[in-house]
Amino acid sequence: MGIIEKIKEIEAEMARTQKNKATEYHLGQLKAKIAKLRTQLLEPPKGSSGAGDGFEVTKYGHGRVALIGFPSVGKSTLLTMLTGTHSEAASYEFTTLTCIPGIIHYNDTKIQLLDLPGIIEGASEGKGRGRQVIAVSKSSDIVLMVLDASKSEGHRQILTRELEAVGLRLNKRPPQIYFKKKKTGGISFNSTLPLTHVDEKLCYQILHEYKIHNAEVLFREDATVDDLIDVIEGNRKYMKCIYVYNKIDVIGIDDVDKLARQPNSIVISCNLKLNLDRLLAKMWEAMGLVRVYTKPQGQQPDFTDPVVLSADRGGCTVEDFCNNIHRSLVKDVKYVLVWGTSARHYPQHCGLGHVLQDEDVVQIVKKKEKEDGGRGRFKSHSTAPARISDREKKAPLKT
Ligand SMILES: Nc1nc2c(ncn2[C@@H]2O[C@H](COP(=O)(O)OP(=O)(O)OP(=O)(O)O)[C@@H](O)[C@H]2O)c(=O)[nH]1
Ligand SMILES: [K+]
Ligand SMILES: [Mg+2]
Repeated sequence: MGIIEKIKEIEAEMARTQKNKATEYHLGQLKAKIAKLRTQLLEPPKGSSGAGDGFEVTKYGHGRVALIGFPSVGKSTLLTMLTGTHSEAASYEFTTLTCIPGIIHYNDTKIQLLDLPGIIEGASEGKGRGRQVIAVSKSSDIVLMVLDASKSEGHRQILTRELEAVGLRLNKRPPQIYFKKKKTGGISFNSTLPLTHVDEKLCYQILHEYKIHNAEVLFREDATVDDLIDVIEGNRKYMKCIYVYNKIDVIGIDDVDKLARQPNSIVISCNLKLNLDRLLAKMWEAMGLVRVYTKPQGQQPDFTDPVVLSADRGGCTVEDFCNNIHRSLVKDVKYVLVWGTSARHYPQHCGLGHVLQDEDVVQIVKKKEKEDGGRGRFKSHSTAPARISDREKKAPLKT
């Protein structure tokens, strides 16, 4: 029996089993069995270089966004509108057969947008080009789930299920469960609060399913069995997802209003060019990029050419900023001066561990510079307002 058949069989058994206190342990075990099989399914088949075969596109820019959706929801039309790169669009399904990259220039940053073939129910099990599409979406920073506003609301759930089945977790944070495998000592199970979904016995049973007999488990929140399995599997990817409802030109205003009110959602029309600017703003915000401007001593920063950092990609500390400029820089840095929202006063002396925020201005003070004479340059505390960019041209930053 193949892996997919095994999964189907267990799913059928779960559907037959009534949910109650007595069956809770058995159901938990079945969930763990399915999770293990799904992980097996993700392992690339022998002889291939990976699940993304034929879809590899070189990463470019400061972030990557994937367009995921059913066929003919308007993914290619949207790519063409947002990036100017032409991607064939037509009224028949599966017009797009590979991965097509385009570039969005926004807020002095470059975002790589990827158009992909439509996916369908069963994609996670390899239907259509599902596995390649999913591999590409895992390599991106956020997902835009494109939906046809005139089609069934169920599409969003089906797609979410397909992405969950391959270990993607949309708009969720990792469960607050500490888990560490040990060599000896048995299983220690603890929690910092009363648990309503998982008890010691259920936890043992799940670990047993994974043949784990020595481990430390600490629940820091009232997590579920699924959360516990996610933590044990350890290969989940937590990503932001924006639900993009396209084609609102063909539905009524009441329906548009209802869709627009859902969390993490935006309604657009490619045909009427409606709301595309708001989509870009929402996308950029979700990416959490941090632009930092470098200020040479005695000069104004170049406000068109930021160093772009991200908490998810490499971090946002002063050290990350230095490494971004040059690998060898960090050993020469004595401290930095920071203006912007991360600074308590202007300029603030900060060490390598200081976490920078979007639109901060940084001046690096190197170790040997002090011997050349400090010239009391730190006395000139300027009184810059919270956001540097608002005043950038009006009042020069001192120091
Ligand atoms: N009414 C309406 N039609 C649209 C809109 N955007 C795209 N379409 C149409 O929807 C059809 C499908 O568009 P595509 O861009 O090819 O869709 P896709 O999601 O890339 O499709 P596949 O590549 O086949 O998965 C085309 O006929 C488009 O003209 C819109 O905002 N409103
Ligand atoms: K199409
Ligand atoms: Mg397409």
